[in-house]
Amino acid sequence: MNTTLTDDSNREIPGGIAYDVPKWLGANRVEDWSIPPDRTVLLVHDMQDHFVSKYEADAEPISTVQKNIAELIASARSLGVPVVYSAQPGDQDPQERALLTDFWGYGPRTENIGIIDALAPVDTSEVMRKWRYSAFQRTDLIERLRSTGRDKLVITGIYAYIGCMATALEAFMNDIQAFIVSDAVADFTADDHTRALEWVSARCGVVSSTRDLNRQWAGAMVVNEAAALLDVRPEEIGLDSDLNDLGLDSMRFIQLSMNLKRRGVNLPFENMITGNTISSWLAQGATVGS
Ligand SMILES: C=C(O[C@H]1C=CC=C(C(=O)O)[C@@H]1O)C(=O)O
Repeated sequence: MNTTLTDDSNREIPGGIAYDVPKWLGANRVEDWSIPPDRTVLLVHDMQDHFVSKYEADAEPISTVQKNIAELIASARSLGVPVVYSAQPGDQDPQERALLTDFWGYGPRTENIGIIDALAPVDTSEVMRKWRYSAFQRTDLIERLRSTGRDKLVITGIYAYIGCMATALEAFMNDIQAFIVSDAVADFTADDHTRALEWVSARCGVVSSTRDLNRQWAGAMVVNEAAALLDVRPEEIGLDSDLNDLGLDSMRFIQLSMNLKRRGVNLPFENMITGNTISSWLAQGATVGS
C-alpha cells in the first residue's frame, strides 16, 4: 500500500492548542477498582516532542498535564510501580504507517520523537516503540503487565481521544483495569478531552485524577512505612486500623512522619495527632508529591 499525499497540510495535527483542563464532573460506571502499587503499571503515552509541540508551550492544558504526569511518575517510582513510556518512531515507512498517513499525513520526523525532557525516562528499557493508536498494538505492554502479575494500567499523556482512549479499550479487552487520569491527559480541544473521559468511564475503564491516585498511593506508602516501623506485615495494617493499638507511640509517630517525608509523602505530624488511623490522616490531606 503506498499512499502519496498531494497536500499534507490538512492532515497535520492542529498547532497552538490551548484550553483549560476541563473539570471531570461525570460518574464512573465502575466504582470499586483500586490501584495497589504491586498490581499497577503507569503508562506515559506518546509524550514526545512532535506531539507535545502542538500545544501552546507553558499554557493550559499541557502545563498542568506535564506537572501532573511528573508527580505521578515520582509517586510510582517511590512505590516501585513500573513506569512505561510509549513512543512512535519517526520517518515511518509508508508500508508500516499504512492508513495513518491517510488521516495524519507523514507523521513525526526522527529528530522529534524523543520523550520531552521534563518527563525523561530513567532507562531506555522503559520505552516501547508504538505503531498504532493503542499502546498494546505491536508492543510488549501486555507481557510487561502479565509477567509481573499486574492487571491495572494508569493511563496518562496524549492524545486523550485517540491513543489514550484506544489503549484503555484494549486494556479492557485484555482483562486489564484501565484508569485514565482526567488532569494528566490532553487532546485537541476541551470537548474532545471530555468526550474521551466520558467514553472510557461509560464503556471500559475508570476516570481518576492525579490527586485521587496520589491519595490512594499515599495510603499504600503509609501502610508500608508503618509496617516497617512496627515490624509487622503490611497486610496486618488496614486504613482503619488503630495504629496506637499496634504500638505506634508518639515517638514513633514522629519517626513515621519523617520517614514518609523522605519517601515524598506529606503527612505533617500535626495531622497525625488528629487520629490514630491512616484513613483519618488521608482525610487531613496527606498526599504524595507536592
Ligand atoms: C499521539 C497519538 O498519535 C496518533 C494520533 C495522531 C497522529 C498520529 C500520527 O501522526 O502518527 C498518531 O496516529 C495518539 O495515538 O494519541
